[in-house]
Amino acid sequence: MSGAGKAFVEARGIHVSYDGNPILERVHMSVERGAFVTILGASGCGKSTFLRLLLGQETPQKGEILVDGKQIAAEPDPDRGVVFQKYSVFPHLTVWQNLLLPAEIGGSPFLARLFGAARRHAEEAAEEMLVEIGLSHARNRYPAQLSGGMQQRLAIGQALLKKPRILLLDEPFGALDPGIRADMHVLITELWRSCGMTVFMVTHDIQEAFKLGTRILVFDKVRHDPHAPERFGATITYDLPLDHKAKAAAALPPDLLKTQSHQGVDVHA
Ligand SMILES: Nc1ncnc2c1ncn2[C@@H]1O[C@H](COP(=O)(O)OP(=O)(O)OP(=O)(O)O)[C@@H](O)[C@H]1O
Repeated sequence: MSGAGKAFVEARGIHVSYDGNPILERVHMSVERGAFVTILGASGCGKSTFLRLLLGQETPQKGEILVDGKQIAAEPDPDRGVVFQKYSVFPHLTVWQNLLLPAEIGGSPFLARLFGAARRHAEEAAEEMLVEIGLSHARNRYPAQLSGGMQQRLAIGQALLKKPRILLLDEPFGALDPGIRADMHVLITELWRSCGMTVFMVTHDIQEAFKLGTRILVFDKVRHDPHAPERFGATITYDLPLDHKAKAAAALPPDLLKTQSHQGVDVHA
C-alpha cells in the first residue's frame, strides 16, 4: 500500500457486511494529514459505506479506524464534517441562519442560541465564510431560493465553520452543471489549502478525482463468484499518490476506465 508521510487516518483490516452480504473486506488504508483523497469505484461497491465508517456513523464488524493513532468515537463529532450530494442544509433557515447554526449548536446544545461575545465571534466567522463561499448577496434567502451550486456552497461553508480536521464529501458536485462544478473545484481547493484539512471525497468522475486529489483510492472486488455476485466485498485495489500526476495516470491500467464505465461509473475523462 502506498502513502508517504506519517499516518493520520488509518483503516486496519475493515470488514462490513449487510444482511450477511460482505460489502467491504480487508480494507487497509493509511493517509497522511492534509491529503486530499478522492475515492472512485463502481456503483454500490461500498464507497459511501466507507465514508460513514470514517464519520463514525457506522462501526465495522471487523477492523478499526484510527485518527491520529486513536480509535475514532462510535459517533460523529465536530472533528469530522460531512457534505452529501443532496443538499444537507436546513430548508427552514436562511443562508445566514444556516451558517450561524453550527456555532449555536456547538456553543449552546440545548437552546441553540448564543449571546454576548460568543455570538459576536460566531457572527464574525459566519460573515467571513459568507464571503469565502460567495453568498453575501444571498444572506437572507432560504435554500429553496438558491441554485444547486449555491446550496452546495452553503453546505460546504456550514461544514467548514465547525473547523473539522477531516472533511468527508460524498459526491458533493454530482448534481451540478459542468461550469458550476468547475467553480466548486476552485472553491474546495482554496478552502482545503487555507484550512489545512484532510479531505476524503467520493466521486464518479475520474477527471474530477485526478484534478482535485493528491491521492486516489479505487474500490473494487478482487474476488468474484459468477454464481453469487454478492459473495465477496470490495477492497482498495489502487492507491495512487498524485504528487506526480502524470506518473500516477501512467500507473492506471488501461482497462480501468473501461471497467468502471461498464459498471456504471461516469467517465468524463
Ligand atoms: N444500511 C444498509 N443496509 C443494507 N444494505 C446497505 C445499507 N447501506 C448500504 N447498503 C448496501 O451496501 C452496498 C454499498 O452501498 P454504498 O452506498 O456504500 O455504495 P456506493 O459505492 O457508495 O454506491 P454509489 O456509487 O451508487 O453511491 C449496496 O449494495 C447497498 O445497497
